[in-house]
Amino acid sequence: MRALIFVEHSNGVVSENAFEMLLLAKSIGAECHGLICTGDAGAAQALGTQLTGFDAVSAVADPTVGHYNPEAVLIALKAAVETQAPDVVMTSYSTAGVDLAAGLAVRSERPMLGYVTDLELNSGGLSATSQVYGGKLTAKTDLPLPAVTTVMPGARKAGSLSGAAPAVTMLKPDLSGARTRVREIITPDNSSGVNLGNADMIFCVGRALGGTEKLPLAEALAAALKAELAGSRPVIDAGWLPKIRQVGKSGTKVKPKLYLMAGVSGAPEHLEGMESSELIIAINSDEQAPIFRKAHYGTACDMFQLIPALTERLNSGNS
Ligand SMILES: Cc1cc2nc3c(=O)[nH]c(=O)nc-3n(C[C@H](O)[C@H](O)[C@H](O)COP(=O)(O)OP(=O)(O)OC[C@H]3O[C@@H](n4cnc5c(N)ncnc54)[C@H](O)[C@@H]3O)c2cc1C
Repeated sequence: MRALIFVEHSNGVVSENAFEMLLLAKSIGAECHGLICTGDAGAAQALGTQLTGFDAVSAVADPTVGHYNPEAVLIALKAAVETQAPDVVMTSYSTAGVDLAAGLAVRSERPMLGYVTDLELNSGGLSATSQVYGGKLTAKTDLPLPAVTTVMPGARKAGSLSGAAPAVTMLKPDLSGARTRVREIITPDNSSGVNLGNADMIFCVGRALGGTEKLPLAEALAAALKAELAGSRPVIDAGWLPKIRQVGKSGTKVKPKLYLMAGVSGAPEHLEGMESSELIIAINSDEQAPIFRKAHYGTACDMFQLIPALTERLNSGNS
């Protein structure tokens, strides 16, 4: 059994998801190959040294894939699949991973399964556990090999693996077929000084906030806690809070000591941004809400009753 893991990275650091997928692949006894796509050979070597625990690592180092370019990276991934013939290709359930897995599945005529949280060997190939309906249901699927999977962040806790990282083998696929080029990366304006990524305490509100009329309640609790105020995507899409305050897959990934959340259901795309928080406390009126499976503590109650009461208690100094 051989697994090819697409290794995502940012600012020179390999994403934790790569190691989570590694542990998942190792749990089915797979020989694990990693693929890095980056702009130059030096960056590829530096990333390769972080891949402790992988059995082999290859890299495509070319300016065309220096910034994530789905068309070009898909060509690179397909080339790696053709050379290495993995039984299972694993990408993270991330913006890039979903793009690539779907494209690869079509081009290589392999079945693809998304939202995977666990894999086991069975007689015909793999038995995969995956999330359905935003995590409300779980499915078991027989997955014939060879196959492509996208793996949920957090499917395995990324532990430290011992041993030396393998040497990086350079691949040189013909990327000239990629028609698109990344011309410029535009980073969001952060003149407000908000930095959720570094915050120790975050109070996050979800769609249940209902509008800006109730925002002062949330701001008062955030101030009383000395926490940064954040929102789930619907809160940002509705314009109740600025984009810089969005947590999740398409927002900021955070790791505070305390992540207090109110009126957030716990969709996978939100969890992806906050599940590494040290302490997660959820307020949600629906006791079946998926967030209660992830939160360390939770209360099933109306946030509009609890938020003012908590603020008052904190401000009274009797917290
Ligand atoms: C490609 C992609 C990227 C995405 N990126 C992100 C992302 O970065 N961040 C993100 O958050 N989402 C993201 N999403 C959206 C995500 O799938 C969910 O739709 C979103 O997280 C839901 O937000 P929510 O939990 O605030 O709203 P809902 O799912 O509508 O949940 C509202 C919750 O509030 C509870 N509630 C209602 N009234 C009360 C009350 N009075 N008191 C307490 N609780 C109450 C309800 O029980 C419910 O659980 C993305 C989706 C896609 C497809």
